[in-house]
Amino acid sequence: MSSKPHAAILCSPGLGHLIPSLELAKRLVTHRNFTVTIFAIPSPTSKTESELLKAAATPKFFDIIELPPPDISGCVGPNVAVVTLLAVMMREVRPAFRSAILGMEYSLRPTVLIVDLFSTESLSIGDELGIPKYVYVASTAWLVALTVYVPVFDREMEGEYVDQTEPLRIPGCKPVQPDDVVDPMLDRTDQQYLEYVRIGTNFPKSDGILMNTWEDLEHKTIDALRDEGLLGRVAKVPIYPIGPLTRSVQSAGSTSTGLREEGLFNWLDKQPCESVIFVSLGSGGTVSFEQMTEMAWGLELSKQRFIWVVRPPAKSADAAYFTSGNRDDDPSTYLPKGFLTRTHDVGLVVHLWAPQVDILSHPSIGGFWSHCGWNSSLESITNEVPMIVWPLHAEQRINATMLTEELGVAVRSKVLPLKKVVDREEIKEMVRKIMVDKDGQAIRGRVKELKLSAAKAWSVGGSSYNAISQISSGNQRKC
Ligand SMILES: O=c1ccn([C@@H]2O[C@H](COP(=O)(O)OP(=O)(O)O[C@H]3O[C@H](CO)[C@@H](O)[C@H](O)[C@H]3O)[C@@H](O)[C@H]2O)c(=O)[nH]1
Repeated sequence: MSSKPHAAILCSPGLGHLIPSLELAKRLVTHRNFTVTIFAIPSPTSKTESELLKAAATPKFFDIIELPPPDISGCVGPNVAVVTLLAVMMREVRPAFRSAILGMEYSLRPTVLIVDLFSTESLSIGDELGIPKYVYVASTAWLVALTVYVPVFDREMEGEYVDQTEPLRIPGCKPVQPDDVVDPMLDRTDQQYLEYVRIGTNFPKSDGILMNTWEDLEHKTIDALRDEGLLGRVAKVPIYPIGPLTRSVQSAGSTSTGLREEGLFNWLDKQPCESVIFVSLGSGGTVSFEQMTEMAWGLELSKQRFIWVVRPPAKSADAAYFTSGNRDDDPSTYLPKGFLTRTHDVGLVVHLWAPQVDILSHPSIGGFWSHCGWNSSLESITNEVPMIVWPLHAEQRINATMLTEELGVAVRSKVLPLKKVVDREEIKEMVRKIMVDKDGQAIRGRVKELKLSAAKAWSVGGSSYNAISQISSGNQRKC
């Protein structure tokens, strides 16, 4: 039998899930001397995901097994929500995952199982193998708190969450405003809500919850999750804040083969320190045509330098605001007439995808206008970049509230962008606020503090360093 602990990490499709799983794998290898096998289900349509997996495989830190995406066309309708899609896919992939593990030579089988938020039904495979099993939430402790508490809300609360007149109270945590609830809580009759409640019910069946945050960042929520008198009685299992787990510049660069446009970095090198705002709405986020027009005008009126990663606008206000775009889409067909020419000297428009971590770490970057997916938020903090937060979907509304109200590292629009088109004047003000105004200096100071606190968490003896050491290496197997 191999004497090394071996973690199997099961990861759902999507870059926002894949990237933090790869980072967790690296830490388990470097800090715990684990062997790691990542079981990934790459989206068939995402070239970037396959590039990322290919790059992660060299040099060989850990094994990656790609499970074929299951055919779920018979289980879901054509326009189901992303959470439903991911939950059903991870349910249907379970037999293939189980067979892949049981097909391993006994001595090489995993000694620990780690599944992501959408894969909690596979925790039972850990029981079958008789090994410790963890859930890894690649987001905040606040999201973990909301998720473990949603089954209680479900039992005790009447009506839709978005119609509540009072904030949703979670013991020991900052309450969640009805407008901020995560996407699956928007409609209690939708399948994604049922899936989400089930996920919340499954968390306490694990042996612990890993999360991409750190003690000092969210100490109140983390304390509540541990406190038997508060949320601990619902969460029931140990909590491991092991963040921030983000890509380093080197690893991000190597995954963006062919995308690291030399021209972009040559241009950035010529700009003054902290003078450029980077605008990017995550791995697939976009906005309506009307909103995109206002964004373009707002940027232009702010008179600030920018790099803007653009994707074709969503077709209607009801569209999912998530697209992988098309390589043939030409930004000049959907950006305001003349915008590209007028801003030629101060801005760069990048089509679909840019090497984000490399850009954020460049000294010329002074602000990040982001959809505040948690990976992007952490990349901004660890590179000391203040943000404009522009939540679109998933848990991004609670992230936005935390980044502005709790942490003070970001500014936001008066009304949520998906509720009302934010006009060019307000956008101009927000951009100037973080890039030029005095307020921006205070925000910059706060991000600097958080960057130091993040580094401390991962230094020897720091809270995240210690937390990852406490994850069981699981040396006992039943079968
Ligand atoms: O042009 C781009 C766009 C994105 N990225 C990278 O892609 C990742 C995107 O992750 P994230 O910012 O978390 O956004 P999503 O892909 O939208 O992530 C999903 O998963 C996250 C983690 O669970 C959640 O916080 C989000 O709300 C959810 O949408 C980051 O590492 C970015 O650096 C690039 O390198 N270049």
